[in-house]
Amino acid sequence: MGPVTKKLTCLKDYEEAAREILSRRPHGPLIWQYYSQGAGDQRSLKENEDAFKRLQFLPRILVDVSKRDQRTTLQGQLVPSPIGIAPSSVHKMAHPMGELATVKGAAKHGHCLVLSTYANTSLEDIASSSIDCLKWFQLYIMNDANSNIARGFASDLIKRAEAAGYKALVLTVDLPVLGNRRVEREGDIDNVPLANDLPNFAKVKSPTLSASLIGSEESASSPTGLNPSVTWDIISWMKTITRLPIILKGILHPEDAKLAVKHGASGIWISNHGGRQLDSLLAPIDALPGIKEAVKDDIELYLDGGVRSGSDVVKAIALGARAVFVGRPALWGLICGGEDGVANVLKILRDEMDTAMALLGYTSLEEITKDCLFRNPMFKSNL
Ligand SMILES: Cc1cc2nc3c(=O)[nH]c(=O)nc-3n(C[C@H](O)[C@H](O)[C@H](O)COP(=O)(O)O)c2cc1C
Ligand SMILES: CCCCCCC(=O)C(=O)O
Repeated sequence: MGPVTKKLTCLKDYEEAAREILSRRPHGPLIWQYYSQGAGDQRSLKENEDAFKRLQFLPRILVDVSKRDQRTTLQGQLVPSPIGIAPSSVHKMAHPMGELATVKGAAKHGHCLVLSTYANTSLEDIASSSIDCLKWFQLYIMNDANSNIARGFASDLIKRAEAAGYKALVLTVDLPVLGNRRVEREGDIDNVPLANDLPNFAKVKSPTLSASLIGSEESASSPTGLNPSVTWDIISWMKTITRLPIILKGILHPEDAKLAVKHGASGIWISNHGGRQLDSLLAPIDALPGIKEAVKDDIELYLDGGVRSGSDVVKAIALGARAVFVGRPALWGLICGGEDGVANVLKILRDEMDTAMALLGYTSLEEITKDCLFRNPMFKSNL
């Protein structure tokens, strides 16, 4: 890993530096492609950021903003900031310390971290590291060898996460099959060392990152890829196993948001999986107003996808999100500087958010409403 000489002051700096660092490492360009890619023609990937750029602020002045506070609660747990780290796979391809460095970076200021099923570090190793921050565990529902839901595997993972002290389960619901992505479709990613070192699969043989496409001949007890037959019933089944709040990640449609409430989910995570699933999906920030309108204050709403500045965080809060999560920016921090890089990416976002709040006339998250967003009469808007 080469040293970063330029001072990195915004997330774009981190993105460029991360790309540069990886370009000089063995397998680096392929790793970069895996992390940065979107599905298909990458339209949603671009749209996620563009949709934030289209929103403009309309500020209030002469408000006493000498004291500002970003604290909030997530599922009843106090966090110092509404910015968390979204689950992403295989962090040891970014940095030798992998997810351990990511969680340390998050914990420096107490940000929420969501650990992926497809992490390179076991959920127990992250939990027992005595690193103090709010931790949630992300779950995929897998196939068994007979193409049924691998319930034994899911239930084992859920019990392990609960026993280890995770405070919520994030069930990813936007990946019944893998999106149209080049590096997995061509199987290239499986050649990168550590890509398939997936200790959360513990006793069972883990599927590869491209397993859902290639198929597998594992024994009946082993998960062999994602199960595409999962429906809303899965929530009541999970509730027979765990008392942890269940958050559904990957909702975009207001009717699905209503169904999430009806089926007893505790949180809705608005996401198009960072543009990695179906290309041309709308941006999460554009889905947020319709979902807020549909569910009002009945459930906590989270959002990810294209959050690249503290102003983006304020825009999401203004439209009704309780918190936002970043995926790729945490990976850029990890590549550039391990735990310090992750911590600094989060600090940049916090500082930018703090400035945006001051310049808009806000002192706390409760005060932020869509009044700070400009509705341009030239364009139709669903704000
Ligand atoms: C390299 C990579 C791996 C990911 N792995 C997972 C995963 O294991 N589980 C999951 O629910 N989402 C996964 N995601 C999606 C993220 O949780 C998140 O939805 C997305 O990255 C947000 O967009 P952003 O990268 O623009 O912040 C992954 C995203 C990336 C970029
Ligand atoms: C077989 C599915 C692997 C998905 C692992 C990580 C992920 O969600 C991603 O977007 O990549």
